[in-house]
Amino acid sequence: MRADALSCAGIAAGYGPVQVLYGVDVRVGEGEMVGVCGPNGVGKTTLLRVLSGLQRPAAGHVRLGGRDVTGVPAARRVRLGLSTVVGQQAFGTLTVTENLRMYSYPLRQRGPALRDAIDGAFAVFPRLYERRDQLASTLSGGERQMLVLAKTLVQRPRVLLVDEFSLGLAPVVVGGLLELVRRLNRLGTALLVVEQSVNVALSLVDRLYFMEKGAVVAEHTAAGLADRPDLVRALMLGGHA
Ligand SMILES: Nc1ncnc2c1ncn2[C@@H]1O[C@H](COP(=O)(O)OP(=O)(O)OP(=O)(O)O)[C@@H](O)[C@H]1O
Repeated sequence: MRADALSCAGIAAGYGPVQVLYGVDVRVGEGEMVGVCGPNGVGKTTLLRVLSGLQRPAAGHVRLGGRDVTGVPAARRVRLGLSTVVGQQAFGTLTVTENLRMYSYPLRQRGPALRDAIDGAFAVFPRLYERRDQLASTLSGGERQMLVLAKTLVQRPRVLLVDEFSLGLAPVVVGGLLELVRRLNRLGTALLVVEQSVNVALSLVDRLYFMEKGAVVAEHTAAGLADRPDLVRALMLGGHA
């Protein structure tokens, strides 16, 4: 079995008095691609927030490359090799190039190293290069998603966390983004993606966790689900299949 790139154990978390996660255990091996699926509101995004360091769990531990990072803030986790892509969040009042520079900030890249990293991102996304001096707030949804993913080309993470590829984007754009993630994976980046769409997740990942009411209730390899639409349907409907 591959060594863990990222893992968590016994995670409990919530918002004020409302508990959302109940003892969640998840692991992502080095270079592995893993998905977390489940119906609306089961706590997928909350799990991502805990893993990325945006939210401190009430109980449990998060480990990054074997090191306990439970109390480590999000920005320092970036320096330890963890990048997070959530929605289409970019700095709207900054240009495309300025956004890419901001993404490099936690890594303290400067001078030629920073220019090379940004040029590398533009080489993958020529469309962003054409719009390099445009404010991020004026990009289309798909372009903004490219910009957010270009962050990963600047940060070159050991583990990438993604919240929903498929949300509000045209299938052709989603296809392009999946291709980029496969490319990053070939370069060694492990992936944990939270997805509403099982089909999108299955087109990418090696292994899938299914959540229900704040807990992981099933784990399957993508190969094991390939010819089982009945099983996938039951898992997404919360059927404890
Ligand atoms: N900031 C918050 N304050 C209070 N409750 C919240 C907050 N954010 C999320 N919740 C609640 O926590 C629960 C889990 O939300 P979460 O966003 O983690 O689910 P999800 O599985 O990602 O859902 P979806 O697939 O709809 O995005 C939901 O009931 C949600 O209403």
